[in-house]
Amino acid sequence: MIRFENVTKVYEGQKRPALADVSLEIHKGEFVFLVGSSGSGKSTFLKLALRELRPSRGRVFVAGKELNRLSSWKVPKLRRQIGTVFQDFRLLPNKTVFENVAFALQVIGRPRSHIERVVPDVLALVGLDGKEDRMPDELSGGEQQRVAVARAFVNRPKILIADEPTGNLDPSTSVGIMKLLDRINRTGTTVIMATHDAKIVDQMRKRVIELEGGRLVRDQNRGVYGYQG
Ligand SMILES: Nc1ncnc2c1ncn2[C@@H]1O[C@H](COP(=O)(O)OP(=O)(O)OP(=O)(O)O)[C@@H](O)[C@H]1O
Repeated sequence: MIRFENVTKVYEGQKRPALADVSLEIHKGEFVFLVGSSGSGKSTFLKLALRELRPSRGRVFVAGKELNRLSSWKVPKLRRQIGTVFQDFRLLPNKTVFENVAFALQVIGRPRSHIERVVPDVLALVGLDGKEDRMPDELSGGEQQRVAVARAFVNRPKILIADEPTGNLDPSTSVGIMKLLDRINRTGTTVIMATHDAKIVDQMRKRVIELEGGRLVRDQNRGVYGYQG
């Protein structure tokens, strides 16, 4: 589903690579935690997978396509296959819960009949039924993140990328979001989540990929946050 072949990324004006010679493969349906200290290259990795950045060297493949060879007009089609969730939710503040999720479908030209059918389903899936008409500032942080997950998943993407999705949430709210991501993963969606949340990584025992100074230093099945032997 995602393959990095000897990928190096050096930002303009920087000497040290943010990502250095990283090779790895993530298969369909996997759940992967991306860990590493601040500045280790996690966001850079995710941005390369979204083609928000291009590698300085090496090749990135997503859903069978080499991203560097993908023409710009095909990038929106690629991004449609990848849902994204961020630490800061990124909801549209002037739209209701329903409209925030519906908007993701409007921009890709889905008809109103389809939108009116699937948005309530996905809001029920994330546990927000009854809150369709609330504005984002009338929701708790955990509820706002549920809206963001609903928006990312409403189009049933092949891949869900989550960059520190629990970074602004308290531990019990975080567990709820993780249950949701786990449920989405069980539908066959590949989930890649960058996190600093050791407790969550240790509880879930999924594949753990660790970066350090841009290098891949660990790739462990059923892993934990901090490596022990
Ligand atoms: N646009 C940029 N221009 C120059 N350097 C950058 C840019 N973005 C990131 N970097 C550098 O690249 C390295 C990797 O950053 P990245 O954001 O990928 O790390 P991260 O692991 O996601 O960190 P965090 O956990 O703090 O989000 C860091 O040294 C950072 O300073």
